[in-house]
Amino acid sequence: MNLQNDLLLRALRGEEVSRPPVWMMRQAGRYLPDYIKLRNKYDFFTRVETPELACEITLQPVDQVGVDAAIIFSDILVIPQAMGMTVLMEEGKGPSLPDVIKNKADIDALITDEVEERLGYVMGALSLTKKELNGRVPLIGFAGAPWTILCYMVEGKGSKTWDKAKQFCLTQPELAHALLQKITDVTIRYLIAQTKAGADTVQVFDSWAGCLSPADFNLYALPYLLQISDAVSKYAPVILFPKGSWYALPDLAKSSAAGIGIDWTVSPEMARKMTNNGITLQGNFDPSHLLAPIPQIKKEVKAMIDAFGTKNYIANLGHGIMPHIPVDHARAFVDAVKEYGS
Ligand SMILES: Cc1c2[nH]c(c1CCC(=O)O)Cc1[nH]c(c(CCC(=O)O)c1C)Cc1[nH]c(c(CCC(=O)O)c1C)Cc1[nH]c(c(C)c1CCC(=O)O)C2
Repeated sequence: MNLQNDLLLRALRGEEVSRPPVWMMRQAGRYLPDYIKLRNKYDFFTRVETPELACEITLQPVDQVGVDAAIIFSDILVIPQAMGMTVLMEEGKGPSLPDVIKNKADIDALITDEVEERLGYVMGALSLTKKELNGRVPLIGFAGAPWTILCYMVEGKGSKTWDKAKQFCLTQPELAHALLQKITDVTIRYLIAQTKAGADTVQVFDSWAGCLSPADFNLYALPYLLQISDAVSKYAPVILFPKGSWYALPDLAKSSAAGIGIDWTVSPEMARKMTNNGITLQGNFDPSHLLAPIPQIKKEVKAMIDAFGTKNYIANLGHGIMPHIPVDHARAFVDAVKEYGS
C-alpha cells in the first residue's frame, strides 16, 4: 500500500523533504488519558499480547497528537520472556526478572528457536495496525539492543549503575559474549519478522549504552548493534539508538544503519560534525523541556531544527516522553515541527 505520509522513510533515505518528520519515543502509552483508561482495565502483558489492544494504543498518538509515524505498542522485555525467562511488570515499580542469568547453565537453558512463533502476538499487532493505519503514516517496529537486554537478564531489574551486569562481563567475558550473541541472533530474526508483518522501519533501543565507557561500548554493545543493523537493513531501514553514547557517532555513521538516535547531551552541531553530515540523525529534545511553557517549547523546537537542518533529520525527543507531560505540550512539540518553515 502506498503511504500518504512517507516523510519518515524519505528522511531515512536522505531525500529532500518539505519539513522534517516528527514522532516521540514512548509516544504509545504513558501520558495519554485514553491509555490510562486501558491501563486501569487490563494488565501490562494483556495489553501487549492482545493485538486489538496493542493496535488501539499504537494508534492513539497518531489520532490524538498528530505524529508522522506510529510505533507498535510492545516492550523490549518480550525477548527475555520469549527466551524462557519470567518477566513481571509491577505498576509503578517497573519490570523485574526474578530468575536472573548467573552461569553457563542459565544461558544454555535460554530458548532460541521459534521466536517468530513465540512472539506471534507482536506480528499480529503489527499486521492489524498496518491495516488500521490504512497508509496514513509509516509503522515502526522495535527491539532492545543486546547490551540493554543483557542488563535486565543479569541484573533482574532497573539499576543506576548496572554494576552486576558489568561484573558478569568482567568476571565471565566468554559467557557474556555467548549471551550477547544469543540475544543478537534471536533479535535479528525477531526484527526481520516484524518487517514482514508490516513494520516499515525498526529501531533498536540501547537504553543503557551510556553507562559503558567508550572501550566497553566497543566490546559489549557496538559489535552486536552492527550485526543487527547489517542483517536487518536488507529488509527495512534500521535506526540505532544507543542512548548516551555520543562518542560512538563516528563509528555508527559508517554503519549500515539508516538513522542514528541521539539524546540531548550532544549538541546538533557536534553530532553533525562527528557524523560528517553523512547520516540521518534523530532526536534530541530534552524530554523534560516539554514541561516548559508552550511558547518556549515552540521556540526551542525551531532552534533545534535550525541547528540540525531539515534534510537527513527526524525530529524526536532525546529519550522517552515522561508520564506526567500534559497532552497539549506534547501536541505543541509536534505542531512546532509541522509549522517549521511555514
Ligand atoms: C528500557 C525499556 C523498557 N521498555 C522499552 C525500553 C527502551 C526505551 C527506553 O529507554 O525508554 C521500550 C518500550 N516500552 C514500551 C514501548 C511502547 C512503544 C512506544 O510508545 O515507544 C517501548 C518502545 C511500552 C511500555 N513499557 C512499560 C510501560 C509503562 C507501564 C504501563 O504503562 O503499564 C509502557 C507504556 C514498562 C517498562 N518497560 C521497561 C521499563 C523500564 C518499564 C517501566 C517504566 C517505564 O519506562 O514506563 C523496559
